[in-house]
Amino acid sequence: MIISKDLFLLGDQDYLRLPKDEKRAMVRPAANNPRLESAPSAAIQLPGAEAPPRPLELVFCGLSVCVARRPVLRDVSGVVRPGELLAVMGPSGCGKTTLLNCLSGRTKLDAGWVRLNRERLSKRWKRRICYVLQQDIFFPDLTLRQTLEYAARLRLPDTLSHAQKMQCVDHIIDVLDLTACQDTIIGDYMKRGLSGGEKKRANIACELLTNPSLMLLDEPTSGLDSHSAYSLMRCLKRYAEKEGKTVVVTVHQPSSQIFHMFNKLLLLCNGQTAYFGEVSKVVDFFNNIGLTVIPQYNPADFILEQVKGSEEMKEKIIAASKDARRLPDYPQELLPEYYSNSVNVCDKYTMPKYDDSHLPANGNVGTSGCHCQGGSWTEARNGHSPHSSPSKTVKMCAVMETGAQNSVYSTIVTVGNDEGKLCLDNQSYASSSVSSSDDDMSWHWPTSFWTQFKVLSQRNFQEARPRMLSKLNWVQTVALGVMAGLLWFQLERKEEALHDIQGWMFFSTTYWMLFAHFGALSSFPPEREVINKERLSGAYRLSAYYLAKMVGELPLTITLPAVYHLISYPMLGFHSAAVFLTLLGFLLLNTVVAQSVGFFIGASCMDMQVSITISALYTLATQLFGGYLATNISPWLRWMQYLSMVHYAYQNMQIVEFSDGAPIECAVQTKFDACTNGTKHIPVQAILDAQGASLPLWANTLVLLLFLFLFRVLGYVVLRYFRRPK
Ligand SMILES: Nc1ncnc2c1ncn2[C@@H]1O[C@H](COP(=O)(O)OP(=O)(O)OP(=O)(O)O)[C@@H](O)[C@H]1O
Repeated sequence: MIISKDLFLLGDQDYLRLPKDEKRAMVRPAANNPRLESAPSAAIQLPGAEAPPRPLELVFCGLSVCVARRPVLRDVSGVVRPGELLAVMGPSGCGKTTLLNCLSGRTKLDAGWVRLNRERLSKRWKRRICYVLQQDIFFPDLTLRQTLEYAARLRLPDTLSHAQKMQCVDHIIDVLDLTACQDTIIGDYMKRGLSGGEKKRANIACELLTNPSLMLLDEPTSGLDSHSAYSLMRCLKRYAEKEGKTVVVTVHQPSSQIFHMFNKLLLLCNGQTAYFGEVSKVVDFFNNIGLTVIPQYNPADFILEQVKGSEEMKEKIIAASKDARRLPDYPQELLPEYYSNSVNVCDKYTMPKYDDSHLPANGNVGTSGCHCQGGSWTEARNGHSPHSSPSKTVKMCAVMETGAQNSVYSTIVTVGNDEGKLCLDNQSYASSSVSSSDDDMSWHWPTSFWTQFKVLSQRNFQEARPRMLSKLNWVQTVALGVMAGLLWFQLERKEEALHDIQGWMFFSTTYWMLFAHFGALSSFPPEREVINKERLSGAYRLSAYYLAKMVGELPLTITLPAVYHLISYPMLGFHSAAVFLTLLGFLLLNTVVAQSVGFFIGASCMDMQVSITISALYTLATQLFGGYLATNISPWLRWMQYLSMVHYAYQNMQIVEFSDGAPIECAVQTKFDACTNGTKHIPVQAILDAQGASLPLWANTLVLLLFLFLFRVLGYVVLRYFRRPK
């Protein structure tokens, strides 16, 4: 792994995810790698970081997308090579974001295809693409530095030490000029934090940490002043050029300076291509159709004005762009025959000056303007044993299409009698695999499950603490604890006070149920955005996040109910430490169950209004059937009590309080039959039976635990299978 002094060169993201043994096998001589040879002298070699980044060529052809039966993109094509910056421009609503969504694999195509280094876009690739969204999605309470540190700990491989990861964070902060605001919280519309431009750079910084080979940036300069926009684009330009990165940027109205930084331009108009080609040729293109750019005028402004013009003008430009596809300089990769199943290598790579000195005598791979180095060996393919499958002669060549910095690394395989055919081009000079059929199987997470769990637990705790233990929540808890204590102060153990003792128990369970349930419900939708973004970039496993969420938030979930109990219960009447602790246990269990239900509903419903309605219905029904508010429930409705989680916690609290605490004296005019036959104290079972269905303590506890387990599992299943990020 290299970190250059000018730019941020961490190891190849692809490399980071390879298994250790494959990494060791990947020692390539520098002579075979012109990029390494030309690496800036300022580059610093970090331990544990052997692999350089891998260039990616992006080709998309004939992309068409319909949304709600309306065509949003129609037959859009383009090529971006490593080291190039492609600008996607066009009026608002012309389909720029939709195009980036297609390129990142987030939007389903109705027609067309996207290839990275000749391979179709697969799940494996999708996770390797860096997509900087238009919206800045972060946890608002974390500082910029914390955000980057967690990103580094999650997305940089375990082979790097903590210190090395932090060194990368320092470097990124320095490069993107974020030092002054590194300890500022990200903030949101409620809390002031980073400025819009700083958030934009923070967004890019998070993605750059992994040193991706392909970057898609949706309006990275929007909201920035002209100087900041220029420095950001200059940074990206240098990044692309020096590191052979492939960068696609959507921009609205770039300044002339920024416009000329781009190598290529894809101009969209009504979802169709109005121009695709070199930026330097766009003025000629418009001149040729009779639209002459006024001298001293920003060409970006000029061409945008044209595609915002009359329908007739738009049609004219789109037609000219279609005609341009027949010109000889139109990229070959976009021609329909280019990617036919079998391409004759000699046709594609016929090279008068081809130097085949590295090839074996029978080498027949030539490249126009290419260098080819290769070898030939005998290999049993696809893991078949040489005994079970006849071995074949395989020849592999690394072909580098030259052209300034634009080197594309191809692996060409010729097999047996098919010599001269391009059978496979996995473009991976790092990969030792001949076959790419196991694309998705070769995916490896950057960090182990344990690292993900540990880091996510810490992040969850840190992120949720200000929210869950806010000053307002503390004030509310202490105030309620004191109020409940005063209201039910030192109640006598008599039948007359029974209803009040039960009132404290019922109030406590329902209050903390509502608190935890709605807390989980309201906090999840914004969190889901961050999680989806991170899941899409392949940062961690959902299971690690889910487990970490439960563990990380647990101390916070139970703190406030415990404080409330500590204040109010002794005021009610303290019997013994055992009763105090057992009651606390059931109060906390009930709170955690309620949180699970809230999380499940929050994860299932995309619409906040729907989730609030469902939650209100459920929590109110739970209270009504809890056993305190309604005691004469009709037999045909009594089964509803078994669905009320409060009912179980409330019942258990009564069992503990009335069995282990001092017994309740019968009143003179008692309503309990058990008291009429001379008994002085009301039996616990009689108290419970008066409230409808009752189960023993262990059964109530078991049901609560089942509730907990069931809703936690359901929440996971929903996120895993029904609410997957797209
Ligand atoms: N999910 C959707 N449902 C309905 N219409 C959609 C959806 N997504 C995109 N569109 C429509 O598709 C068109 C292209 O949208 P897109 O966001 O790609 O445009 P854009 O060029 O990025 O716009 P802007 O520059 O304003 O961000 C718009 O007319 C938009 O209304």
